[in-house]
Amino acid sequence: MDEDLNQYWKTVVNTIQDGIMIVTPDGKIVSVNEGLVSMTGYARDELIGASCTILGCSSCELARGIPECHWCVMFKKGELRKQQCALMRKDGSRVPVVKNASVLKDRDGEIIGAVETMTDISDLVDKEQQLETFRREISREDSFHGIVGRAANMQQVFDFIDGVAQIDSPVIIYGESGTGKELVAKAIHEAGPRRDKPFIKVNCAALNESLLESELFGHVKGAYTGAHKDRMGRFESAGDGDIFLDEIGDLPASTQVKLLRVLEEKVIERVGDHKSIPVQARILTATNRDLPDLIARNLFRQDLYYRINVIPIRIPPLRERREDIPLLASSFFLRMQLKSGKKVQGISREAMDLLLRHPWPGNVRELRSAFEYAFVACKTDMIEPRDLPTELMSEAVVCAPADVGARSLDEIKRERLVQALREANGNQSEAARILGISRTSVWSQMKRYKVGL
Ligand SMILES: Nc1ncnc2c1ncn2[C@@H]1O[C@H](COP(=O)(O)OP(=O)(O)OP(=O)(O)O)[C@@H](O)[C@H]1O
Repeated sequence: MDEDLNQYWKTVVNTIQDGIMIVTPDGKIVSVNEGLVSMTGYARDELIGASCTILGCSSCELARGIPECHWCVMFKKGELRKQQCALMRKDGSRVPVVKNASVLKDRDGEIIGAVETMTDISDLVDKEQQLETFRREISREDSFHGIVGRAANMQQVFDFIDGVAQIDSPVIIYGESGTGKELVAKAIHEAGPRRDKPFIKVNCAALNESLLESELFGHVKGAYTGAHKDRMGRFESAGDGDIFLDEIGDLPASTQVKLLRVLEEKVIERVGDHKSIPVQARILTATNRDLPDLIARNLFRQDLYYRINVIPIRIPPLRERREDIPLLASSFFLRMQLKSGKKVQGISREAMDLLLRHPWPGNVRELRSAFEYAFVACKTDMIEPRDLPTELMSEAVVCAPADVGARSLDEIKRERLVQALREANGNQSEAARILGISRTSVWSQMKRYKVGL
């Protein structure tokens, strides 16, 4: 029976993936399991009889470097718990491990050796390194008042902001939706002498004409039905700070006239009142519309255009600064990791490839949303292509550079399909839901990729 048990234990010890070894009190290896052999690349015979220093353990070497230290900390203390260190493989490469060890004593309490276990933590370290890289990337000088960007055309925007922040002239920020116009407006405020004064934002597209006027200029009691008391407008609230008029291209015609007067005379009147109130705020505006085109179509006043278009800043769309995609991705990844509390550790290479290929019509906002989506969809510890919004997958084919063959994309799509079907236990409607496509598309993809048919 004892012999049987002994045999079972051998099997158990050799089945365990961790490395296990037994050493004598002077550090000679007397027994090792299969796990240690495959972890270190040494043959069993090379290890048995050798000194444990053959494993080149980083923490042991460190301890031995201290003059009055015992040759082995573990033998001195009697045990070792969760010691993180690196072993040297036979081929000279390093493998990060967590070590645990205990001395073995005979019946008389005499130390006769020690048993040591080593868990390979390479995967964990790889992921931690990716996170660390993300952190380092973001903390570098690649962000300006929260605007992430390393591309030359963004660095020019940052330089320009620094300059215009110091002067009082009206600034207009042009850029497609989601390029960060509001962030730029805030940066202008924060980089200039008005930083401790108010920053007031008004979205000119969000309100109808009369509400907008009352919002901008305020009103007096009884100015219109529902005006129960005097109300200060946003120009007054901005005081000597900055007022940011977003979507200025959508300003209704009558409000355009009133705003023009404010800019010319530097005074406002509350709705229903004739008292002039001086305006001290600097005016920042932004639009994603083509103002000259609106002027040509009589939808925007040319005189107002000249007043607000004093210092124009153009923010490039994301497709014109593709080199910033990894940086922005890292930034949103870290933000989402913090916000969601999920233990997602990184972005797979395939997922990053898709991010790099997508044309991003919704610009940085779309990229941010892609990460919000991915953190909900991700069920493992890495963001994979299947976790990204479906548009990234479909447009990837259209935007794939010539040197990226359709095959690799097909492979990714196939993998995504298989994964979704697996998660859905083969249910095609559920797989369609996971992928965000129709059930017929799932069926035709199954046919195309010869999956489960
Ligand atoms: N360069 C950037 N770095 C970090 N975050 C950014 C950057 N650009 C945009 N964002 C983020 O993307 C989102 C959209 O940005 P923002 O609202 O400033 O865009 P916008 O150009 O004003 O859009 P819209 O024209 O639709 O109002 C915000 O969450 C913003 O924080």
